[in-house]
Amino acid sequence: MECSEKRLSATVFGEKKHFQNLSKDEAVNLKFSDITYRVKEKNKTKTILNGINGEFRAGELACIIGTSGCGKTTLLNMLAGYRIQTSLGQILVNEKIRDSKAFGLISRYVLQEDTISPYFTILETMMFASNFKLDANYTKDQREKVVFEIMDMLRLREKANTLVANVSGGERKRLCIALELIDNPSVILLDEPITGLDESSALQCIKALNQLAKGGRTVICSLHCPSARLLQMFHKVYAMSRGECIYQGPRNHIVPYLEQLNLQCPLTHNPTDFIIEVSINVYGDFQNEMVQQIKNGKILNWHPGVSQLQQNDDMAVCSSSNPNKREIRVSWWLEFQLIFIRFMKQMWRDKTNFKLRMLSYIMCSLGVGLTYSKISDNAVYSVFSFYLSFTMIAMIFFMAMTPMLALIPREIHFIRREYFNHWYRISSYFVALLTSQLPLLCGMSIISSIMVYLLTGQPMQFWRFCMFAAMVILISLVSLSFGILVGSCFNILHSLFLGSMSFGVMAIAAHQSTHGKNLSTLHEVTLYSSFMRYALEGVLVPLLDLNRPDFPCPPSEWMCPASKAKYILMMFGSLNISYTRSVVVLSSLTVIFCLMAFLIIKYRLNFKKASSECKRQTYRES
Ligand SMILES: Nc1ncnc2c1ncn2[C@@H]1O[C@H](COP(=O)(O)OP(=O)(O)OP(=O)(O)O)[C@@H](O)[C@H]1O
Repeated sequence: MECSEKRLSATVFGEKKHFQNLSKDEAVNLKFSDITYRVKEKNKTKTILNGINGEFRAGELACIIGTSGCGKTTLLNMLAGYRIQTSLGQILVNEKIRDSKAFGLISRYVLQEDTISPYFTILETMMFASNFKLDANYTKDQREKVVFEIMDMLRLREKANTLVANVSGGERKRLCIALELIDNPSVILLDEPITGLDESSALQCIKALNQLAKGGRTVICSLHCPSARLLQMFHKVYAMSRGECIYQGPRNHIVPYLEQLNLQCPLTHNPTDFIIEVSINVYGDFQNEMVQQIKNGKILNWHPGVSQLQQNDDMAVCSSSNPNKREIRVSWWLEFQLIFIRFMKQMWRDKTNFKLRMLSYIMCSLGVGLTYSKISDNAVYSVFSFYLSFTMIAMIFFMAMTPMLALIPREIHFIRREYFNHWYRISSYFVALLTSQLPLLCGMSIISSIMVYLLTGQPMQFWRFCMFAAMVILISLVSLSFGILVGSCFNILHSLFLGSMSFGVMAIAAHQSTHGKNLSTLHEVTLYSSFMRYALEGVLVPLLDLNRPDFPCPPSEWMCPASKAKYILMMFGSLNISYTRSVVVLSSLTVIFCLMAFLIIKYRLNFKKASSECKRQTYRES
């Protein structure tokens, strides 16, 4: 609350101080020592970070430089606590061992890949984020002021009403940064924030980060090779090569540092270009000498004459061991509402997808209805009622499941950044995702039921139709949740393959008609292990059971057993069907699939890889 008042007075009612002052007790110094990260690759262990050390202090704009593949992203991921466990080595926050959860609340990480929903404008995206990131007592005007201030700083105001789908790569990158600045974090980590930007946009972006650092934040970004002009903005350079630290200190000390190794930086060269050239052995292999000279990062701030390890105390930044935590500010219910509205808008704006889904429901229902349009007119065709039920289930299953197989893997990709940066709880997101699918799903299931029921001339009994439509909705729900479950486990390609495959397997299991009534225990177990079986029974009850009127016999037929619905049920070994059982099983499966999907998504979002060495240690200990 105190924090929010400070922000209000600083930004909304006063001059633009939002990014100038960070309260002293929120200054965060980040130190790491002996960080090693190894991965297993084809029975070999690959070392990505090799016992590196270093420090990033509040009030500094620091850049991690190095060639592609030297380990910059891995180091940033580790410092941010993103997808990698700090298994070997230590990370200290204000001289105390980092508590990942508490650190997550005061730090924000701008990832290399800029995954933002393309269906919203820049302003809408910013306002959406501000709902979670600013205190609930902010008015819309106050939110807008904060949002516009950040947009001004990152030169995004002119593009406020442009859809993210239409903005340039650089603007999207700046938007990613802007989103994470809204809640004024103490630590900002950015992975390649200027890749793909032209020199002037990059300069603008780095200027903004420089301002943030001057306001007391710890700003760390990884860069490939900043130009001399950009380099002027940085207070500290941390150079890496092959997973080790080769330099750490002010930008203007790079040249004397290399001179100690008899490496003369040509006058025309940018020092960072030069140190990178040295790291890739253009002038011979100096890797070990450089690592030794900087003690793999234990020398925290190199300057001429320094060869001993020293404390970095030349920065007048007050640090506290307990930076203020920023808890999630918005209630679960409000989070749910905001995400639900975003999903609905997204669905509406993705018009092609929306129209295709509606059209495919209508066309398929029309196709099914017309194919089986004669089954109620003549007992000769009555046997096709069974196939009608099956076709209907197949149609509903695919219509409800397939969009989820494409949506969920894409969504996991989108929400990874938002969830990691503490925008919202995963439970509110998941419930919003689920419920936002219901209006279209239930609406189209009802329309399909009406079309198929009428076109196939089923008995005009309202209660019978309601049972049929209710079962179709239930089958849609279980298929939707099954789609979410499969989508939460695999990528789009694998999900689509497995989703279709599973239908084949379940359909075979659900459909053992040649065995009639005399099913062995094994057959019965296989039959009822498929949720398709319960769906089939649930549809057969309103279509063929509950004293369905007889099918009309053609005058030419003197014996016409197929006019009796019970006869058809008997033929397919389905005399023992129960609507209630189908409802109970399908509802339970819907809940189970949803719960499993929720737990899997949560696990995937929280999953952190440990160093392979640490895994072996843990294994040995256990
Ligand atoms: N899980 C993994 N399995 C195998 N190799 C990995 C794994 N994670 C990272 N690497 C390798 O570790 C090295 C460092 O990766 P990292 O992404 O940190 O590099 P980087 O310096 O950020 O590169 P760039 O500038 O191109 O983004 C790369 O060679 C990468 O292929």
